Amino acid sequence: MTVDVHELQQAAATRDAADPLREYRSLFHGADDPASDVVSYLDGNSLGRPTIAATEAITAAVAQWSGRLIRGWDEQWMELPLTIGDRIGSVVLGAAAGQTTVGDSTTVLLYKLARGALAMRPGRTEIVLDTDNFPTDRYVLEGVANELGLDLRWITVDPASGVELDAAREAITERTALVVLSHVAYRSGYLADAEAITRVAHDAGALVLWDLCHSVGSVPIELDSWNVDFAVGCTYKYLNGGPGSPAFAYVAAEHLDVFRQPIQGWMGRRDPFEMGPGYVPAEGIRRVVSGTPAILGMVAMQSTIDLIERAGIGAVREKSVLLTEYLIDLTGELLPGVRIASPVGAERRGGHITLDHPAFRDVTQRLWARGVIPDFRAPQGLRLGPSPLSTSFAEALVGVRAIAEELGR
Ligand SMILES: Cc1ncc(COP(=O)(O)O)c(C=O)c1O
Ligand SMILES: Nc1c(O)cccc1C(=O)C[C@H](N)C(=O)O
Repeated sequence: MTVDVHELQQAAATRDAADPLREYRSLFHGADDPASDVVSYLDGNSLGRPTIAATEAITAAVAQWSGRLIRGWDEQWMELPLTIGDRIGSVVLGAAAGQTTVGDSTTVLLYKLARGALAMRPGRTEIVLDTDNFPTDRYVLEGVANELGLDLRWITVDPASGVELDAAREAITERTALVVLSHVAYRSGYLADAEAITRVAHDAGALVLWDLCHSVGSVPIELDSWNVDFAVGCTYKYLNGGPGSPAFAYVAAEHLDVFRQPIQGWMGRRDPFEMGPGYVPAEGIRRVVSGTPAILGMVAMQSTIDLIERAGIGAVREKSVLLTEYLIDLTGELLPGVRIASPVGAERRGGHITLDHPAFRDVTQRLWARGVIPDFRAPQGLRLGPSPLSTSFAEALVGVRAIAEELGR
């Protein structure tokens, strides 16, 4: 196949020049760094790049630790999970203050919120989830169902698609206690209609718990106006919190009085430093906390939250759509024989796409060796997750051209 490489590069440069967010790229470590061995990073939905401001923030946090020592807890750290939670809530979740906290991993928060939610629907016997939800969601819910003697009602989905409204409507009944789904599917990138599915669940008297790992910081979210009950999500993807940075949990204000989570640690108790007898949950969202929160892990994400606030999540989503559309177009042009295993229409497409080809397991290894970093997802998916604030169109082109070369196209 003859492709005019120069023309492709010119077209990518034109896109970059027209990108209203182009200046954000220079705020990240590694992007356009000649010393970096990475020439195309397309895995922002597994682990975002660090911001340059994160280095300063981490250094400042260590200085605070060193200077303030144990006094840091009274002065700032006790409140930090809630203050950062409120920032995440207002900038990227559409959540009013007092409903979001940061701490634990997504996996642990899924457990805590699912158990708390299920206790609010006694007598109901089913949890609704889907067959292609992220493994941790499936495993946690399998464990919870075992513990409580509940049934799992699986929505079977095509891995190239996701949970459609009609399928949700069919699965959710008067037996459903809780619906646990991903807003953006980790494999296909399918963007679920969270608002409509939440409405269907509520009409049946059920509660919803949304996993926002692949949508937060990439797709606009309006938890309060969608009437979502519970949500969790990662902060190390599009919020650039760093490897293992703590997750967030959202509990709608209307549930906070009755919500009780199962890991009754001292940090979520009313007046923890009284160290009194018996567990009494703290007021408000603090009751989601269990043990001492990972303060240093919360530091880096704050600069990205600031950047998203400055850029506007609407502009972030616009660029994200253009990037995935560009990747889809390049696939058609440069990768004949490769199937797009993701929604092609922007309306149901989140921030990443998956390509499907039997050679991709080996191809991914060769790509990583040459500094082109997508993700491989079994059995034969190559996942491309550009980060709107740090990925350029030129970088995306370098990645797809390398895939073409490794496939011998
Ligand atoms: C949709 C989804 N849910 C949950 C997780 C798991 O989160 P963690 O390993 O941080 O608990 C991930 C990513 O790892 C994910 O993509
Ligand atoms: N959390 C991860 C990790 O600790 C190691 C490697 C990858 C990850 C991921 O985030 C995987 C990602 N959630 C996925 O959708 O596949």
